[in-house]
Amino acid sequence: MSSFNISSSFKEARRVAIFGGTHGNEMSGVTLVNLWVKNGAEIQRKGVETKPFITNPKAVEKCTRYVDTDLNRAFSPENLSAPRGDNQPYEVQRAQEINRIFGPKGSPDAYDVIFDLHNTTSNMGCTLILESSKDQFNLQMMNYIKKAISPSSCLVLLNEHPLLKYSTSRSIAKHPVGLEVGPQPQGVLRSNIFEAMRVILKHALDFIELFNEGMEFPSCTVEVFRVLERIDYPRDANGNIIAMVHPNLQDCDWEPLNPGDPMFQTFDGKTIRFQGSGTVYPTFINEAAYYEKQQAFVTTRRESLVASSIRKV
Ligand SMILES: CC(=O)N[C@@H](CC(=O)O)C(=O)O
Ligand SMILES: [Zn+2]
Repeated sequence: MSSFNISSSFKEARRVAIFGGTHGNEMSGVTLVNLWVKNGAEIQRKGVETKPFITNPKAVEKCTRYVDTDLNRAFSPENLSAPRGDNQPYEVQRAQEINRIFGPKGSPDAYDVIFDLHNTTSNMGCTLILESSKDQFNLQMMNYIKKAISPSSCLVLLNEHPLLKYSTSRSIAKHPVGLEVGPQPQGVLRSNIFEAMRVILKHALDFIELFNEGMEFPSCTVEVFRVLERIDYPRDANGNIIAMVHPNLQDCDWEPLNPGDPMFQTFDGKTIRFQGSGTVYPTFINEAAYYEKQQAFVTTRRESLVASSIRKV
């Protein structure tokens, strides 16, 4: 048996959801989903039921990331199995509701694919976020989208880190896909970011339609950036930030950062350098929402993953 002949089969992807407003101040996803709720012609594909859905309507109304707690961290087994009740934080109640509609997480009844639309204040461009390196269907979708949008580019962030992985809204689907586009300030719409997100979604839905029609996708390799480590801002004993992202690093998401390279700049102008043991690729650099999470940026490593050929059963 040659490893080159390994092939995976999946059932058709009949049920697809597009989530917007998981964070209520990330305006591209909120606006696109609201648009598609009114008129879904653009997201309809043959043989697919695509449901656009605002996941955190209270946060959207207030134009804030969340009301009580981060919805995109709330889909843990503990939260989802907690007894139903009004004493739970709003987002935990909402996670249970969403899990009833689009899940249950881990069950055969769960939606096939969920796209969750996000914006970042970081200069990340178009980024697709995966939660598993083993999901051949998603890897093939990434390869398809990358080819389809060329010469524009879109990168794949893989978060399989045992400690840094979190319980996302999309994680209730069989094939969870995050879409993160930036830079865009919170509460702001930028036409270039909005259109970039829209184009990625178009190709993603095209892929699902082709797959359902029986097209075979041959084995391929996909370049991904695997989450390695969270780097916090330098802080004093009271936890107050004492340095900013260094100008050489600011906006340089996905560019190599080598040991000894400038990383932070203190308020009195001192440079703090990267102390790692090898080259990493930083991303989510200076993301506004991550100050509360003690994260200035995340480091990643570049990897090539082999996706087996896939075809529907
Ligand atoms: C800026 C932002 O909200 N990013 C998302 C990334 C993701 O969807 O995995 C989050 O932290 O939930
Ligand atoms: Zn977000």
